[in-house]
Amino acid sequence: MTATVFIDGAVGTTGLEIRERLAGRRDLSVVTLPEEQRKDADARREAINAADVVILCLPDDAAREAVALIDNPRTRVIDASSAHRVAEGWTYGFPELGFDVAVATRVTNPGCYPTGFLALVEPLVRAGLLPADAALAVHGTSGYSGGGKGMIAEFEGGNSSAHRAYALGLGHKHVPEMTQHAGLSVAPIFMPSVANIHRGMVIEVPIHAAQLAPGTTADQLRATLAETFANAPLVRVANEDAKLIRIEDDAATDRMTLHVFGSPGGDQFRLVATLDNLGKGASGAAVQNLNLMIGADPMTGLVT
Ligand SMILES: NC(=O)C1=CN([C@@H]2O[C@H](COP(=O)(O)OP(=O)(O)OC[C@H]3O[C@@H](n4cnc5c(N)ncnc54)[C@H](OP(=O)(O)O)[C@@H]3O)[C@@H](O)[C@H]2O)C=CC1
Ligand SMILES: CC(=O)N[C@@H](CCC(=O)OP(=O)(O)O)C(=O)O
Repeated sequence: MTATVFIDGAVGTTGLEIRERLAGRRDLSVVTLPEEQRKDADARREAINAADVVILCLPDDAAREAVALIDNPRTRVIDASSAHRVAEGWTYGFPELGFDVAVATRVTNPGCYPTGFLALVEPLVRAGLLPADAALAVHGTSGYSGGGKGMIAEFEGGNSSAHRAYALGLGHKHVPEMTQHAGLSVAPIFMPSVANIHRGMVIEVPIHAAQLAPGTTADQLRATLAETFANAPLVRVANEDAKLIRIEDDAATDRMTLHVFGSPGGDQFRLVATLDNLGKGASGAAVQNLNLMIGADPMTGLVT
């Protein structure tokens, strides 16, 4: 059976990448609106309600508005925005962490930075190696496409910087989903930055041994991550022979790589994730969730 998929926001950065991944899929009928109708509420209502699955690639307010346009019980939603990431009734779209995306009607794709943070931290909390009240910090660097069309125009229009830190007021919108879905009771200090590169991400979490269950080793942390993601084709846990980690490592793919480094004395650990903000951080994750929801081969359309 052919599933009808409407991409709302199909000419934006995330929407375009989803279209590319779905091009050529014979099991789908992909619907987008023409330029003159793409922001027309009536045209959007009609397309949304005719779809089996609608993928929202919109700013938060427009995503909430799109959900309010649904007037039938059949249409299922994948929301790429941050509008519903901790909302009641929504399933967090991170199937590798046990969220049951296949049966969900409302799926909220994780934020790009939370994807790396949660992959590194949630399994350790769940395994009892990291207590729920651990006070963590997380540093992330993203390619500038992470800021959508506006930031791409800014960086490519000459108003760029090799590397800039932002969210200096410590109130970034990704903090609530990082806290809630990691099972933490203390919000992590989040330090995001943008590099002058189109795509790619490096996300780092430093941990002192004193924050972990007594005697925890790097091998134990790595083994816990490896076990969590053993059946996850998009997530790889590296055997630590890496001497350098580059923002390009998983750029232009839907993969994510997790690293665990430990100091020689075992007193400090450095957890690192690389991914693509538009891959596992957005469009790749949306296609992965779509495949689960419609019962397609889980890897179809993904870039590995
Ligand atoms: N870029 C990334 O790496 C990631 C993005 N996301 C999230 O995905 C969502 C989309 O982001 P992104 O693609 O980067 O953003 P873009 O700004 O590149 O694209 C958003 C698109 O939505 C369109 N749009 C805005 N308002 C409406 C409306 N009312 N009706 C219909 N279309 C509308 C815009 O139109 P116009 O072209 O006219 O501006 C634009 O084409 C955001 O919520 C973002 O936070 C999530 C993870 C990573
Ligand atoms: C570099 C950059 O600006 N990145 C975006 C996050 C991109 C992302 O994950 O998007 P949503 O959570 O908005 O869906 C930011 O920090 O706001």
